[in-house]
Amino acid sequence: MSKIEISNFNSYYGDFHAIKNINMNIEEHEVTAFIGPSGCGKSTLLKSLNRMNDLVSSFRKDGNIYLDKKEIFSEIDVYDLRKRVGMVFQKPNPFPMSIYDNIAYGPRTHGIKDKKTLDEIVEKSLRQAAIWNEVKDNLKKSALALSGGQQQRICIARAMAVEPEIILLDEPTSALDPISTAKIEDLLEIIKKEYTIVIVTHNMQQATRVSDKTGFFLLGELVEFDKTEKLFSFPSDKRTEDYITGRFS
Ligand SMILES: Nc1ncnc2c1ncn2[C@@H]1O[C@H](COP(=O)(O)OP(=O)(O)OP(=O)(O)O)[C@@H](O)[C@H]1O
Repeated sequence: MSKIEISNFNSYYGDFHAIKNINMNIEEHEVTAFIGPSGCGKSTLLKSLNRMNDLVSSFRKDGNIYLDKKEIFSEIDVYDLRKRVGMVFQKPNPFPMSIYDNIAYGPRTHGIKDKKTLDEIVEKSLRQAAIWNEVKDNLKKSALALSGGQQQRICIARAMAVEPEIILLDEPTSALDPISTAKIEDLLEIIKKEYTIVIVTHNMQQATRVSDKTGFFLLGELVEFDKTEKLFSFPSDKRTEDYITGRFS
């Protein structure tokens, strides 16, 4: 079953038509990658999935996005939507507080106060994000004192702590070294069993390594969307072929 259905979706910043008539289904427990040159609208579409663009005053949209068949702009409360659809950004952005408090922040906001329950959530989330062993003896330490790669896994743990159904990742490894990148890529493979993941990446090798399906975007249009293996081995569209072979100008 498709977890998300994007239907005739357009978006605009003022007069600028950033996303053009996108139709796309995102399947549950899969990793879907968005690739394409800078400015082609990948992040705009990603952020539309949890309505982060609502915060931009010039943003407008038409068309629909459905989550489990419910329309996200008209049938789901935005607060509930953001609880169900978590997001991790390009630059690790832990809050200036302890590792523990970073992870407990979301659950506390949702009313969980019991220390034992919070302890369990913190441990489970840090384990899922494959960083528990590195931080378990220092949970009171500031998250800002960790390395970039560790901070990004803290941000992934923080997103998972409120048990979302979908995790959106906007170029999550572009600021990280190869070892941290590999850790996050391994992590995606494990967590997709429980979550549905959408990732924007500039790194085509990364898309081939982590994703089940890939969408190639150009100038706001979805040029091609297919199984990752197929899209990278036998692209149907000449523009996709030019892009993935580096002949794009
Ligand atoms: N808040 C905004 N206000 C006005 N224009 C915007 C805004 N955000 C994005 N845009 C424009 O919309 C277009 C798509 O931007 P978007 O960030 O979605 O592209 P992208 O494919 O994710 O690019 P990149 O790979 O560089 O992150 C760009 O032309 C960009 O300048």
